[in-house]
Amino acid sequence: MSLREITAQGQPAVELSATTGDQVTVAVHGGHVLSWRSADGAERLYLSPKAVFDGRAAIRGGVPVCFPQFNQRGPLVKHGFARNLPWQVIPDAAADTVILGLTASDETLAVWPEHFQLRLSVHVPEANVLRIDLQVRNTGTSPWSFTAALHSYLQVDDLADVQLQGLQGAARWDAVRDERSTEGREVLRFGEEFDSVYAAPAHPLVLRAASGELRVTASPTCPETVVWNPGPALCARLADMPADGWRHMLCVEAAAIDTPVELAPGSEVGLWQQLDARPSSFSSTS
Ligand SMILES: O=P(O)(O)OC[C@H]1O[C@H](O)[C@H](O)[C@@H](O)[C@@H]1O
Repeated sequence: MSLREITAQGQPAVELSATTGDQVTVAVHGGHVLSWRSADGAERLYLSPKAVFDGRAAIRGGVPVCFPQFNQRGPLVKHGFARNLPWQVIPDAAADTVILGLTASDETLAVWPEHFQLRLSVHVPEANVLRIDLQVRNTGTSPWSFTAALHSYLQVDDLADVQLQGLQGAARWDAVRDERSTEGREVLRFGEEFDSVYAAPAHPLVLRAASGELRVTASPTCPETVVWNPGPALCARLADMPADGWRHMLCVEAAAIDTPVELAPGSEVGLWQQLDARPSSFSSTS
């Protein structure tokens, strides 16, 4: 494998060329995975061509790390500050892995008075598989709690051809309509604004498209799955998305939202999401 410090859109980033043939780019800003080109040559993550790379704004696309607050469910900036700050590349990563870290600073303590350490490990365990692990540690002397998400923007050729399978029977909060229900559909299709928080099922979700399938798995420490697509109307209002950007992405997010995660001093918890793009290994019954 090789790890190279590069400049991506004028900002510092690290590029991992894994022994598997997969290539991953992670921006230092936000500890933000920008690209995963799987060994089979396909780009698996959507990055908006209008994303802002100014070292301050959250980057539109890739895998934003939302911490210590999801969305606007608290007093902090939307989705927390972690995606708006420079992280540090941590050397001596294991094989086929990039690790970045973020710790409390005067800037974070000014808005959130807790001492924390984040370690984001981006790992290619085998060809066409990406695993993103966020370790959260309480380095302070009193307990605190947080909410978080790995807000992955999955790249799709055409959203009209995409189905998401695996949420049937899951409790759903539809954030667009503010309605609670149980998901009745075996497969979800998209086209209008879609923003829902689901109770995460114990099995993987499968994103099916004409070009192949992507299996999405999350840690049990992520009890919610958020599915988001802005649809055409909201997309038109997002300055950092092209008008047709919504057609080329679907966010499937591993999240801990409804019950904030409590961390005692000195303790830590890991949240992960794994993306598995091995279409040949899937069978219709799996
Ligand atoms: O525009 P952002 O701040 O990146 O948020 C993008 C989206 O993130 C999540 O998916 C939320 O469920 C949505 O409500 C939100 O619109």
